[in-house]
Amino acid sequence: MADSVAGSGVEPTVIADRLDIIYKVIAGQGGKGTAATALRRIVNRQDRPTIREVHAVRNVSFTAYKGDAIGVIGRNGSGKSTMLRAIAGLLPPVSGAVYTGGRPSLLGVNAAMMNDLTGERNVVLGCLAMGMSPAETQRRYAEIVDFSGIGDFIDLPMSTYSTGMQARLKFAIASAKTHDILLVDEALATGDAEFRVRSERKIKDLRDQAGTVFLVSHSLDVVQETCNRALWLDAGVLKLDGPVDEVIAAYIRSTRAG
Ligand SMILES: Nc1ncnc2c1ncn2[C@@H]1O[C@H](COP(=O)(O)OP(=O)(O)OP(=O)(O)O)[C@@H](O)[C@H]1O
Repeated sequence: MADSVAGSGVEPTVIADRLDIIYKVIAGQGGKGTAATALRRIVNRQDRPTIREVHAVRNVSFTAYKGDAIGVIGRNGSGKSTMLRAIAGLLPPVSGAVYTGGRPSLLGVNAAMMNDLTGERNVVLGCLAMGMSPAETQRRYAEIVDFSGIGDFIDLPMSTYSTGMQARLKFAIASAKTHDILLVDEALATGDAEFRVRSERKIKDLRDQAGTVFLVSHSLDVVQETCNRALWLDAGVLKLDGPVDEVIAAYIRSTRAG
């Protein structure tokens, strides 16, 4: 399959080597304890609250190459977002490592935007934050707003936008730049059907521009349309890594079986 996992001779962009991520959570005390009381207990060195560990990503290894668009699929809580955050360098692994050739940009539903500012100001700030010059920002502005399909709302504060509109604007800003490694977390799922088609095309462009794209999504259609390869996570374990068709077929079989 010519369009499957990028092969030999291609430059690796992300290498995950036996990656383990564990969250440490302060467990409630018989339902009465809050985070604040637990903190007070720690500070006062009183009986320590129970720390519960959530082993979210377990011994995950893979290599991504330039030109790969990788869908990350799996059930709720299987560790997809956690893995993306680890690739972005936002979560330290408890063991193992992630090596990246290039700067990863994480585009999530929670990507930082200023809610009190207008869409317009957010576009400008977002472009500058991504390293564009003021002149380039000005040049790209109309294209970004057009792509987002926000229309007249662009003059209103982001706080007046629906979740889908916010996600569209974030995606439009982030995808205006070529990223070495673009990490997209469910941003497309909140857009409407028409926007989804446009953003799928955009992801293909980004991939053609020789970046690497990771896309976390519950929409298998979107993953199938957009990606050449998929990683299937199950309870933090990498269950399958391969061409998108094969991984999705195996995942569907397992959900039918169980
Ligand atoms: N900040 C956190 N603190 C503690 N545990 C967390 C935190 N974030 C996620 N977890 C836990 O880590 C595990 C993996 O969560 P993660 O959000 O990575 O899964 P996911 O596959 O992206 O899920 P979904 O499809 O529901 O978005 C889950 O058990 C979750 O409860």
